[in-house]
Amino acid sequence: MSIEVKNISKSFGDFHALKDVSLNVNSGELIALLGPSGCGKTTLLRIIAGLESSDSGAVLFSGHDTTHVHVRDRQVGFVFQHYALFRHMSVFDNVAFGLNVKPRSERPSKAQIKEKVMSLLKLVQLDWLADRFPAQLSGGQRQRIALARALAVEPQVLLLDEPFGALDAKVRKELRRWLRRLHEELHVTSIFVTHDQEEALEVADRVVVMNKGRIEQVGSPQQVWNDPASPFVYGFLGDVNLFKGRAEKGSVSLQGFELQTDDQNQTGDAFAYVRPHELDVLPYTPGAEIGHNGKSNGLIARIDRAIVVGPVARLELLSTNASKGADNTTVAATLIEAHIAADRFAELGLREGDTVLVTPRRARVFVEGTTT
Ligand SMILES: Nc1ncnc2c1ncn2[C@@H]1O[C@H](COP(=O)(O)OP(=O)(O)OP(=O)(O)O)[C@@H](O)[C@H]1O
Repeated sequence: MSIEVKNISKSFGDFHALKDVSLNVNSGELIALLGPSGCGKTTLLRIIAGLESSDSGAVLFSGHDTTHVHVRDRQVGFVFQHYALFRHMSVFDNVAFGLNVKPRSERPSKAQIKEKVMSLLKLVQLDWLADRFPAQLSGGQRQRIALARALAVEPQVLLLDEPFGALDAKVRKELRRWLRRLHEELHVTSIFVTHDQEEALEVADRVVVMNKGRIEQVGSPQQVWNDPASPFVYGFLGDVNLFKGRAEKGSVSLQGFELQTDDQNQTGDAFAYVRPHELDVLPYTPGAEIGHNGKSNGLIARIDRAIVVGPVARLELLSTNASKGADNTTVAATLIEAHIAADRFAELGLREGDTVLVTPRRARVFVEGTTT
């Protein structure tokens, strides 16, 4: 079942929780709604489910407007972070619940229900727990049972709201891999809410990045990671260094160094985003920062802290370039984060306190709302 969200707006009193949101979800796709707390992810999910009404706009399932379709009739399965299982029912009865409460005319026979429940429990790899009660399960097992229960009624759409939010990091990681494999087997159109970027990038076919009630970008994990559409997406997906400065005729003067842009016509305040692993770090020799054009193409910095654990050396650097900010005021020493291979760090013989030259291999520059 495909889902089309058309121009949805929703306010709670004076607060605009969703502002003209449109989104298409293809049949069989797994989509992640990703964004900071309060950006409207859950509200959008609840509107798609029919648990909440929108002020304007429409939600279409396979081209049919659902505005007047009751939540019960939408064929939607839910898994929520705190969607507790029925405590007084065994695992088997919890999964069977949706089938047992169907009207008599639609209800499968006892034998069919048993077969279905056991096959779902096998699917979530917990058939050996059928006789247990929820209190006797781990948090991760409970969420897998909640998913089996949601799937029992063969939903056309599966909505998951931070389903692994309450679990510890290791269990979350296992469960998201497991969810991905399960999705590949079942291909139920699914929307997954999370504020964890790693989770979204690992699990989803496409990621919808939301901010303040709007969609900032929709794309594959690779697209949103490699080519963020806005400064917000850049900052939200992973660690990033921000350098402020001015763009003038294709040249961007940042805090102590220069970058060229493709567009010769851009002039204005500029913001350059560079990920920690996109910075080269070399021991500093005076003059090394001056490029062929006579301008500085790197930052001189001091290694304030070096955290070398495993294969990566995470360096906290303090820039010492004389620098001017976008508003022409002098900027205090900037903290820069650089990640280089631990082997390379050892090979260069670097230590805390050393002066280094930092050059961006890749930078994304935004000029006053336009990009280069
Ligand atoms: N019933 C309500 N009444 C008033 N305000 C609400 C209501 N439901 C949500 N909001 C507000 O709307 C905004 C969006 O809430 P929503 O739950 O959709 O955010 P979210 O992105 O899912 O956040 P989180 O990750 O924290 O769950 C929040 O500022 C929230 O306080």
